[in-house]
Order: sequence, then structure tokens, then C-alpha cells
Amino acid sequence: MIVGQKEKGIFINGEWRDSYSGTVRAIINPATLEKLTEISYGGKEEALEAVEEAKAAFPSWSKKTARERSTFLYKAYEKMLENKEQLAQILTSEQGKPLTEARTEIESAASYLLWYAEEANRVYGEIIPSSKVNRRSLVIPQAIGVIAAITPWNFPASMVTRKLGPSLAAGCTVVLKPASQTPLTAMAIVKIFEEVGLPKGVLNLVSGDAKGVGEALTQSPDVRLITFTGSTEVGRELMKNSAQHIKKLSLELGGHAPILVMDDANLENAVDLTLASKFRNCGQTCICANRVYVHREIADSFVEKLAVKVKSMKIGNGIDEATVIGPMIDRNAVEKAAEHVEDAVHQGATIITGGKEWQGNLGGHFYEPTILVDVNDQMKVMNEETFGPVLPIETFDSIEEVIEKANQLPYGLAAYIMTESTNRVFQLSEALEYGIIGVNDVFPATAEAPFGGIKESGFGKEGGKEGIMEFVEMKYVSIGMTN
Ligand SMILES: NC(=O)C1=CN([C@@H]2O[C@H](COP(=O)(O)OP(=O)(O)OC[C@H]3O[C@@H](n4cnc5c(N)ncnc54)[C@H](O)[C@@H]3O)[C@@H](O)[C@H]2O)C=CC1
Ligand SMILES: O=C(O)[C@H](O)CS(=O)(=O)O
Repeated sequence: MIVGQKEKGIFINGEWRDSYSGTVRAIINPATLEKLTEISYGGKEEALEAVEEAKAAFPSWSKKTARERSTFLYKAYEKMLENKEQLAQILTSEQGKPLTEARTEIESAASYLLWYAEEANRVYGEIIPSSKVNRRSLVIPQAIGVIAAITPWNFPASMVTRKLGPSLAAGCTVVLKPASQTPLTAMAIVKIFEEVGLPKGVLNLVSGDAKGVGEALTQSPDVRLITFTGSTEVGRELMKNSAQHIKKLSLELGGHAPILVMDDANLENAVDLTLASKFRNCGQTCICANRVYVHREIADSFVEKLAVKVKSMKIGNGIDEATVIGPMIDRNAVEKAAEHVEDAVHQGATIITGGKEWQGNLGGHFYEPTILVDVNDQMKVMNEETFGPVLPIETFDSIEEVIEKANQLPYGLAAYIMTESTNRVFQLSEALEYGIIGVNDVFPATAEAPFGGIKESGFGKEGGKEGIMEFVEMKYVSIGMTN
């Protein structure tokens, strides 16, 4: 589904708006480079106005009962599923992922609204048994206030609802800034909340210049928390700029996930899971495998089986139901993947398959799915997040060696273990320095579980009972009893 010739990418206090400057931004299909539409595109001025309206809406929204807030989330959940196909078409058109993946993302995104429609009603306070006979001690949960949500282009639906679900459920009001490459999906989700009657000012959207909008959101004392998903570099900048007002943050940043294929792994399963992890969304996910360590004794068989499957994957326009590998988001992304391959080959790596831009006739940003062997730990692909369809495979001999290698980077988002040994499950899960561990599973993200990284992959949780507590202050009330 292609949207109209011009859309409004700014929604403030219940009104879709043009930008003050009249600026518009073209939204491009990464598979064909065709212009989908143009949207009004704001900046600092629009962001500050959105914060003002969110602040004005906060008292009434936060004073609604949890059940009342929950109802809006549940209705939005139902509407997302009713409009799944249209939302998936919009998502694929602007982001590029295969339609099959886009449909799955819409379902996943909706599940976060359902989960927090339920969790809204389970944010409990506490009465603490007092140590003094004439004092009562209470802890009461309260919404933090106005929050800013800044989201990336790789999951334009689920990254939005992972933040809207818990923040709205907690009673916060929101200013949302979607990625400039993929605003249409976020706009469609905001339209759903508008259709279910979310009060004006509770949810505001500002598509616009990242620096200007970012500056407004970090420097406004009225924004009490920024929830951000994106690169570690931008996360670092947001931390610095938020220090002035001691602003709370929740940061889902970059990753460099290792897959550890142990000698006792179910080999067929390990091959299938590695393929699925690495090449989902053309490798443009923060928790996809960025490197594989495979035990030396099974390495040749693992690489051979994997290569056969990689070579069979259909590359093309995501809107084509048969497509498995869609385009990358932009030219820079293709060049980063190519740079990692060129650097690895220069340092002695061997290309088993891929290793070049796809020469299809679609005109977009395509890179062939690539497997590298004979790699070493000095290569860029083994140290920098590739965020593309390139998989370096290194062998190891001992469990001690592979733990050391897996933990040697500053990232700590997700790691995966392929083993049939219960002992190894616990030995490795406890030794690996990551916020998320998948054991014979490479799709750990789910609404009922806390998703988040450690080290330079950020902090804070999205999903689970923990996810809503990011948006709640636990206030201690001490009451003296008069005799
Ligand atoms: N941990 C996670 O879940 C995810 C991490 N990432 C990481 O992000 C990178 C690629 O995704 P991108 O969207 O290009 O990341 P990015 O960090 O450049 O952009 C993410 C969002 O931040 C905004 N932004 C950029 N500079 C900003 C600033 N100075 N102030 C405020 N907002 C700003 C962008 O417009 C976008 O909305 C990769 O390194 C990837 O690993 C991306 C998606 C998910
Ligand atoms: O940003 C991402 O890569 C997502 O977090 C991946 S997932 O959690 O949706 O699987």
C-alpha cells in the first residue's frame, strides 16, 4: 500500500501538522529508490511545542485509572491486528524487509500493546512493616511524567510499541521521534491511537531533523526520561546531553552477537538457527549473529551445510512474497558491509559465498548474503557492528577459549549457545557477559520477557514486568502517627 503524495509527519495535541519552516522530506523505497511520498518534517521548534502539549496532558492522563489507560492500549492492539496487512505493506515499502517478516513484526509490535494493557493494572505499591510504632511507611508508584521516545529504522513498528506500550500504561505522556528513513509506520500507529480516542496531547509525533529534535528533547527539563533505540554512538551523545537536567534514560544500543556452536550441538538445528539469526532483516538487527565461533571438529560440516542454504536464499523486493533477502536501508549500509568484507579478505579471510553487491535490476541497495572463513580477531567484521548480511566464522578448541573470545568486545546485548549439554547451558549462560542469552533459540524478544543489553549495548529493559517500571517512580511516604 503506498500512501498519498504528501503526508503530515507531525502530530501535536491531536492535530496533524505541517512544519513551521514548510520543510518536507521524501520517503524512499530502499528496494527501488522510488519516492513513496513526502512528509512534513520538523525540528527543534515543533519538538518543544510537542513537549509543552505532553506536559499539559500529563496531569489528567496520569490520574486516569490503570484500567482506563489499559482500555486504550487494548483497543489499539485490536486495531493493529485488524490492519496488519496494510501496516505490513507500509513497513516493507519504507524499510525494505520481506513482507513475511513485516507481518511478523506487526504481530510482535501489537503484542507489546496487549502485554502492557494487562501490566498497566499490576504496578503495585507497598506498605512496609514499620520499625517505629508511631510511623507508617508506604511506597506509591507514580508515572515519571513526559517522556521522549526515539526509535530506529530497522523495526519501525515494534521499536515504537515497545516504548508506547509501557509508557502510556504507566501514565506517562509521550513525544515520539521515529527514524527519518521510516516514519510512515510510526505515523500509521499514531493514527490508530487517534482512532481509538486517545486524549489530545497524550501522544505526540515529530518527524524531523535528528539533531534539532534531539537537542530539544535532551535539553528540555520537562522531558523526564528518554527511551532510545539505536547506535551506541548516538546513545553516548544522548547521555552527555541529558546530564544537565539529570534526565533518566533507557538505552537499547548496538550489539555484536556471537553464536557459540559447541561440538555437541544439533548440527542441522545450529545451521538453521544461524541462518535465521544472521539474515533476518538482511542482517540489520541489533541481536543478529555478527560472528560465529564453531568447534573445530564440526566446522567444515557446519560451513558446508550453511553455505548451501545461504546460496538458495532469494534476493529481491520485499513486497514479493518469495523474497528472503531484501535491500539494505541505504547506500551507507551497503558500503559498511562491503568495507567489512574487503578488510577481512585483505587480512586473509576466504569468501565462501557472496562478497559483493547484488546485481539485480531493481535499482536499490542490495548486498549478497556473505559467509567468510579463515577470519581472525583483528578484522573489522569481528569487532565493529556490521549491521548487514555478512557472517564471519571462526573455529575454537576449548570452552575456556570461546568464552574469552565471546566476551572480548565492549558490546553486551545478545549471545547464543548451540549445545545439547545441560551443564554447558548453565556454564556458558553464566559466563557470557550479555543481557540476553539464547540457548538453541535466536529469537528471544517477546513481550513477556525483559529485553536489554549491558556494557556498551546500553541499559534498561523493554518487555516483561520490568519494562513498565522504567516509566514509574517509586515514591516513599513516611507517616508519623499522632497519639
Ligand atoms: N539495540 C537495538 O535494539 C538497536 C540498535 N541499533 C543500532 O543503531 C545503528 C543503526 O540504526 P540507526 O537507526 O541508524 O541508528 P541511529 O542511532 O543513527 O538512529 C536511531 C534513532 O536516533 C535518531 N538520532 C540520530 N542522531 C540523533 C541525535 N543526535 N539526537 C537524537 N536522536 C538522534 C535517528 O534519527 C533515529 O531515530 C546500528 O549500530 C544498530 O546496531 C539499531 C536498532 C536497534
Ligand atoms: O532492534 C532490533 O534489532 C530488535 O530488537 C530485534 S528483535 O528484538 O525485534 O528481535
